[in-house]
Amino acid sequence: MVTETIPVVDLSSKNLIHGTPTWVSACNDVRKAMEQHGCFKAIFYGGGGDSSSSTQLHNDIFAAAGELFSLPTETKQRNTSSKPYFDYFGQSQLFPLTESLAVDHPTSSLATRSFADVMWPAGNLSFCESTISFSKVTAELDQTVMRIICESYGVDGGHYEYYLEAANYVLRFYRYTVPKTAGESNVGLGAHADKSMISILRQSIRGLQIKAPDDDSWVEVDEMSPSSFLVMAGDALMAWSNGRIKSCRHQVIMSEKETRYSVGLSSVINGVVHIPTELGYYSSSNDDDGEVEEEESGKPFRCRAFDHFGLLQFIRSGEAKNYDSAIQDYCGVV
Ligand SMILES: O=C(O)CCC(=O)C(=O)O
Ligand SMILES: [Fe+2]
Repeated sequence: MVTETIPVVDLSSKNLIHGTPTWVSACNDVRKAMEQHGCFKAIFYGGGGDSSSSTQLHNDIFAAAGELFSLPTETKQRNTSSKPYFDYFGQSQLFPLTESLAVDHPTSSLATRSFADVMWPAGNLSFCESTISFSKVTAELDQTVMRIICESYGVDGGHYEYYLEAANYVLRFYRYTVPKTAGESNVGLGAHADKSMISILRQSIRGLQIKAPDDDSWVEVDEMSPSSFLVMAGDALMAWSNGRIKSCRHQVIMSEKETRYSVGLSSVINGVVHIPTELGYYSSSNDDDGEVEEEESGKPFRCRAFDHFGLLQFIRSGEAKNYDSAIQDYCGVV
């Protein structure tokens, strides 16, 4: 384990106004962090928020998580969805310490209420309020990051507009218990990169580790302040950026003797992930139309536009030969 630090970018400034020098330097910092590490820690309060409101959000969301996981397993298993990976995970032989539930559209009061009504037949107003408030701040951060990324690559503004329209957010709650015996594995989640565009995480105690960019070591994400979020690039964003941004490989190792909770908001495009034409070209050998594009962007495309839920379904159904390279199998340009 190395103690290499994860970049920190302050996006909380009241001066973070589009086009100002603060904005331009945030653009540079975010892009550099995403290209080199696939992640960064964002300091962010949300519009109108401050450090006391973020402490409140932090306490409330983990209180909500505690309440959710204290429900009987049969109740939690009622968290089903027609969308792949938007449902209950638990009782896994591979990761027995781990349990997780997903709230689809967690910034919407209607959708969050319908999740809560399944868990608590009489409803649970405080759970809904905490989930919606936390998700709204996190989604605002997600959109700020995507806007910064689009601008910093100089891609057509339509890509950002499309993201605002098409991003389907899902909020996942996780609980990891402590291994019962010294011999039991302490792996909460094995090494993986998310298949989302962006995932934003908050943890109650340490446990999350990030793969160092240039070697095989892991960097521990230390305890986070209530105003900091870990922003990670998913495989879909890697494809979107034509490989400029690396998706963030991460794992969870239960090193503390205490139950760990985490909450993560991920974005999945409801429809096609369009790869900006500014970020590459299809060479004559891989272009269906036989057209040779301008080569000014210098990088042949590695993926074609793809349906994001189609990719998730491809993995869930077992069609993908290998989880890690699924995106290449699904829409890669050979
Ligand atoms: O619990 C965590 O910190 C990580 C969760 C995770 O990897 C995920 O949501 O994909
Ligand atoms: Fe993950």
